[in-house]
Amino acid sequence: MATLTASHFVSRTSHVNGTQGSSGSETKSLAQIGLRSQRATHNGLRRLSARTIVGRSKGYKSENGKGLASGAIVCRSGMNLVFVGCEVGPWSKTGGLGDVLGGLPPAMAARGHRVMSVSPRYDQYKDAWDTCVLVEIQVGDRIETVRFFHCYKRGVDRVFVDHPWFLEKVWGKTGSKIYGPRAGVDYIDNQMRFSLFCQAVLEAPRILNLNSNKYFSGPYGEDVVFIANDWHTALLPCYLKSMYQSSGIYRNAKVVFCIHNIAYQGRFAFSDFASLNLPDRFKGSFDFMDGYKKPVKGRKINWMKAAILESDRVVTVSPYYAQELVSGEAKGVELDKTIRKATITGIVNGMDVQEWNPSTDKYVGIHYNAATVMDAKPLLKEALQAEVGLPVDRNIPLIGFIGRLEEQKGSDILAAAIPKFIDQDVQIVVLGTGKKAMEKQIEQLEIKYPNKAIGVTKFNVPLAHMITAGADFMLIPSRFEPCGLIQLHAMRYGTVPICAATGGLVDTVKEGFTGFHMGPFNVECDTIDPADVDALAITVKRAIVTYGTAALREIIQNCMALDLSWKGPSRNWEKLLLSLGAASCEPGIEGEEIAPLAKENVATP
Ligand SMILES: Nc1ncnc2c1ncn2[C@@H]1O[C@H](COP(=O)(O)OP(=O)(O)O[C@H]2O[C@H](CO)[C@@H](O)[C@H](O)[C@H]2O)[C@@H](O)[C@H]1O
Ligand SMILES: OC[C@H]1O[C@H](O[C@H]2[C@H](O)[C@@H](O)[C@@H](O[C@H]3[C@H](O)[C@@H](O)[C@@H](O)O[C@@H]3CO)O[C@@H]2CO)[C@H](O)[C@@H](O)[C@@H]1O
Repeated sequence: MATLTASHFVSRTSHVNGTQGSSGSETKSLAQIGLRSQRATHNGLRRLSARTIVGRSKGYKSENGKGLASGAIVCRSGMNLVFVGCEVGPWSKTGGLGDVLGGLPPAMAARGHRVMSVSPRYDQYKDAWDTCVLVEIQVGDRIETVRFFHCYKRGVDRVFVDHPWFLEKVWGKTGSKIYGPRAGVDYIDNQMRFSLFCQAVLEAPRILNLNSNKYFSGPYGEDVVFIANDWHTALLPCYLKSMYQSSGIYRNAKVVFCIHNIAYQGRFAFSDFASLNLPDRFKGSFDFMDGYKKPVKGRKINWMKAAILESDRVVTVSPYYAQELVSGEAKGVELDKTIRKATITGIVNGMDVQEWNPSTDKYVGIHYNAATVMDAKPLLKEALQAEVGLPVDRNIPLIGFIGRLEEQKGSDILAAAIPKFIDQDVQIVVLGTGKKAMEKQIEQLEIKYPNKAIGVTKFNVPLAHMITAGADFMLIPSRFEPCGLIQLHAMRYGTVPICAATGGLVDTVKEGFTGFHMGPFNVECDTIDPADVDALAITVKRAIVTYGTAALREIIQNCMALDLSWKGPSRNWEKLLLSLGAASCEPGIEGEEIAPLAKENVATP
């Protein structure tokens, strides 16, 4: 039987200007990097708007006590990687972005690279300590001071940018308030928040003297590759050029911009460009015209457009989504032409196989593997039914849905399709949070279809695990899905995906082999296409018919045999990063997904 591994899911979509150079860079020791960086930092300060005002010159020692004495620099091959994102699981997460920032960096560290992630500090994380390094940053016409917190987990320096614009807004609850007070509503100062964040990130590798393990010490220096994720980090390549490289700092640094969701681009009034403190020469990269009235009519700035044009490389989270993005206006959400000017590579995501492991899962009562799945599932299903209040019946096929309640995920299509198949012997559990109207629709399910369907509108990680383990099928009726993690989690638990044929769902789920496909859906978000409703109902019926058959048992085995870990994707990421030709870049090592070094400290915030 052919076994797919996550590493198979990579392809490169090349367009104008696309190059695939090899590294060809000379090997430099960390000592060289460290010395050069300190000199550059010193020279650069006067010219920069960001200014270190307090720092520990002797070297900040991480809380695990394993830091080296200041000055000791141990060389190890590999790259200096800085992952940048507004969510980083498990510290902060509203969805898949947090999962990726949580899982990919440790996998790159396991390959021997020196890896940092930088994200905002939304809460008093009990495991992250104050480095006592402060930096002044100009945002608009204000000077703001940020502070860096740090911890070292699974081989990764986790850096958190501390400022009231993050901590005060999201205080005590990271779940849904990262971007706005509620789903669908943004904080009005988001541009200032993310401008501050991007500038702070650019300081971190130069000024934080991190001594987290015996392999690396001192600041990361300037020969780094930044991996910026989604529109919130779009200013990073711009500030890198305007504030640093123009002064000879970070001359060899590169930026990869990763698109997790083209639907969120950061479109704002054109006049806001002035508050970003960027030279006029960047205006063209931001300039954007659309037919929408929000947030203002007509000409706008588009943060994601600028990131695509100003970064060294653009990546997205699956090969098929990369193709969709350049296929036209509808799927490229009006950035298709811009992306065609760059080179975009699709690398499918991996999943956290430690958190999502049916043989150790702390949220489910019975542990199982491929050999015992058929015995465990009925019992886990009963536990799930009892938990959500459905009739307990181990013999009825049960379908799960987990996701943000936005048009993307198609929960509205599901709601419209339920009457077309609910007469079958089937139960449905829906878990999600998001737009109020969609939450209401989901809350109505148990009233409309008593004893058959139930909706839980909470962000509930234990229940997500219980559904993934206890359901027979996982429904993913997405209008578009850049990669999708739900189907990966499901397959690892022997829960068979029933999914729309879009994005990463095409790359990761094979019809009749590891799941059921409903075909592509209409990407128009303000309509429910009756053809999609029918396709959903028909495919659900087709899947239910296989329940209890040898055919389904084989599909379950196929799913559970897949290697969906970050191991394959991290190899693909490494190849891509090396091809940028950044200085001091060397291949990593083939090892376990989480190397022994990385295992020594696992996050439990
Ligand atoms: N109510 C709830 N309770 C508990 N857990 C919940 C939950 N709702 C969602 N989750 C969790 O959030 C994650 C969502 O993963 P998705 O792949 O659906 O990501 P999302 O669409 O947010 O992210 C975007 O980025 C990711 C990463 O690149 C892409 O996979 C994806 O296609 C793209 O849209 C899963 O871990 C899921 O269990
Ligand atoms: O991990 C989950 C997703 O998190 C990010 O998406 C957020 C997005 O970047 C934010 O801008 C905001 O989106 C709102 C949008 O700005 C607003 O105009 C309106 O359309 O409502 C949107 C939803 O509230 O919140 C998003 C999270 O809900 C990340 O960019 C995505 O890739 C992740 O899928």
